[in-house]
Amino acid sequence: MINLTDEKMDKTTKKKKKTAECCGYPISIFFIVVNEFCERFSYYGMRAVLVLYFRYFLLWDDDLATSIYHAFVALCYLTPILGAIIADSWLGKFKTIIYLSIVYAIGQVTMAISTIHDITDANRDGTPDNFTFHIALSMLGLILIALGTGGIKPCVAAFGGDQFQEHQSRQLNTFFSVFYLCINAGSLLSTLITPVLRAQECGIHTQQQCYPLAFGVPAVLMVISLVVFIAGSGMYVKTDPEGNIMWSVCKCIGFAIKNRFRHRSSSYPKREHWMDWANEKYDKLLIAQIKMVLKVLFLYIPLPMFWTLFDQKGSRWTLQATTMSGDFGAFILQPDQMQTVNPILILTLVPIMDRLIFPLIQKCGLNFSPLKRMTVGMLFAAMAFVSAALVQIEIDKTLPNFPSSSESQLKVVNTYSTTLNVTISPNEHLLIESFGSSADYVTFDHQDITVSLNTNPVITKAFSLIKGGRQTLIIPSDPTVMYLKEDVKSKPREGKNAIRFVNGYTADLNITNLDSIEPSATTNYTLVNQGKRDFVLRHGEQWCEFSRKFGFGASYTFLIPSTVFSDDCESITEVEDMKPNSVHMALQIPQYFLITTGEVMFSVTGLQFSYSQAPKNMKSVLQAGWLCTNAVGNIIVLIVAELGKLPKQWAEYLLFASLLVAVSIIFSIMAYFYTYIDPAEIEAQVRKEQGLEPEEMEKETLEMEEKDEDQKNEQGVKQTKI
Ligand SMILES: C[C@H](N)C(=O)N[C@@H](CCCCN)C(=O)O
Repeated sequence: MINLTDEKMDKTTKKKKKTAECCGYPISIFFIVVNEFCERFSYYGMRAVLVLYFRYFLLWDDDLATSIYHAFVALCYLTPILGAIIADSWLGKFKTIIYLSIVYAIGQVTMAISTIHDITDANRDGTPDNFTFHIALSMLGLILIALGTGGIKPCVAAFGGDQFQEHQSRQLNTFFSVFYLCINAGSLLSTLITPVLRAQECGIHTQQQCYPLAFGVPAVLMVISLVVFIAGSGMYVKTDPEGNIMWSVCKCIGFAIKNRFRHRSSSYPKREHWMDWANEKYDKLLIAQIKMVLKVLFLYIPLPMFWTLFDQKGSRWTLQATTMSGDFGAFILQPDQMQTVNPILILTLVPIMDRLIFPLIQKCGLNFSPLKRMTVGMLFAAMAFVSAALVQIEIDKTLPNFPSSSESQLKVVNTYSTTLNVTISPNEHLLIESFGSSADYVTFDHQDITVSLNTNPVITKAFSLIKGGRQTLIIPSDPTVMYLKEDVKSKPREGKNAIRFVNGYTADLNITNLDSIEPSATTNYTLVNQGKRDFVLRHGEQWCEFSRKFGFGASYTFLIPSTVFSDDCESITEVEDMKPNSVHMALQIPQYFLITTGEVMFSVTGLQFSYSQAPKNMKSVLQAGWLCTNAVGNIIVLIVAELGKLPKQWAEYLLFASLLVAVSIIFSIMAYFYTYIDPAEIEAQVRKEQGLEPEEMEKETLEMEEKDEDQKNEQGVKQTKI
């Protein structure tokens, strides 16, 4: 009984509780922003290496890896609804954050364990023997992570907002910007660090890419995030959950619809709002609160389109970067590192916007309301995609002319001792020097060809080409055994270079990191990174070394002559199968700048707007609704990627840009009719109309809670009696 009274005292005095302040800000928010920094480091760090883990550890193909990745992101933005329900109707935000963070940390640890190949690598060949085990464990880890990260997401932002008193509205706005900066600082550091950790080698039996470290560090950060949050425990303003609010909302909406349907005849007088049909049974305050939430949720309908474009930074834009050159002189940027431009720009743009641009616009007497900012944000994102389309057109000009699905392409490489006249039926004549190749690929719209060489006697051989493929006809020192070798028909992944060797030497050769090659044979392609690479060729005691400097995304065939050891590798010839990328990655900076400006206007503002327009007891619900727009956006990416295969990538970018412009026009019309509200004022007004002063209202709630408590106690007694 004493405890109950204490609790009640706490509840009634809570509103007046003054939190410790520093420079006008509650000190407790320090713990919240540090917690957010660590959590976002954990999330983005894990996400940065996830696709590569799917692709190169679980050995999934590109399509499956991309689909599971986007499905995971979508799940992360669907679970906020669950988190909001738990917080608002059961545990309260504080406890929800703690419990779900524990789930999250367990998920990260599970994920890190699933990446230890040694667990199932019984034959010690460096690859796991039991993929099912690793897949099952990593999927379990990802589900727990999605539950954790999504579940706490609406609560942390809203819990931060709860720390502010009414007179701190200016500080509250700054808090949301600082909050966003912390998200991006975490994201920036982790996307720079975890790929480096992954590139390390580690293992018990064999040394492999160090995924356990790349996933382990985010797991540690998640534990730190939890510890920091708990450390601030004594300082927080903790608002209690207001009962099963979601259930009450659903029942109230259901009743309003049913009641409206029952009274559909024109003889019943119309009501101002369809929710007013719940008046007969439900509290006016609840109805007023639902109206506020529905108004905002309605406004959210067009928003997923923004995220559809925004989240393609991680997929389409990164793929675009793999066809570009990342040589910045002082440093080399990998295609997936280009994404770090976004958080870097956020860290620069948020202060500039907050301190300079928005105040300047205000000084000019322009009303740049939150919804106007969001519309402009959408237009910026659309412009970013126009910029991406222009870059794509430039890239397309430099890309090889790959065969269509009905065509075949052929190149000829001559390692015979003299120049050859090669005739490919019916009318293709090529003159190819010894240790040279045809200038480019010849395209055929049929697959069956006959090749004749002007040797003495003439050698003729029939071949069947691969439909939609690129091949090289290798003419070795004995031309009678000429053969076809399949070539790469797309840019090598991750901006790497595909290289292979044709052995024109008279005996087996060993080349660094490659299996031994027989005379006249051609190796399969090996991928090498950009930069200077050294190769050592060896046959018995003889050896020589040769070096080549590689750019990005090229493909070469190296022809090794019989004189290779006598001239110290000098005579090795290089045939360029595919030119290196020539469009510079710096050209992507404008599109990153535009999308990030759009993000500042749209996302930071949307976060503040969702908090400010929500009634006190439904703040997490609206945050969850806001995050849900993101989930839908990712689902749209999945659908478009699967269904809408446009032949040209630049056309797809323009399609997305046009769709977003259309959606932003619709949104601006909806925003025009939206009137900003002060939820607290509306609630006070409704209470007044009901003849209740705020204090009385609180008392009434307490009395109801006390009754509930007594009933529960009585039931407990009855149950123990039974
Ligand atoms: C890192 C990125 N710039 C960012 O700020 N992300 C925010 C908003 C996410 C919404 C889109 N996926 C975050 O909370 O992670």
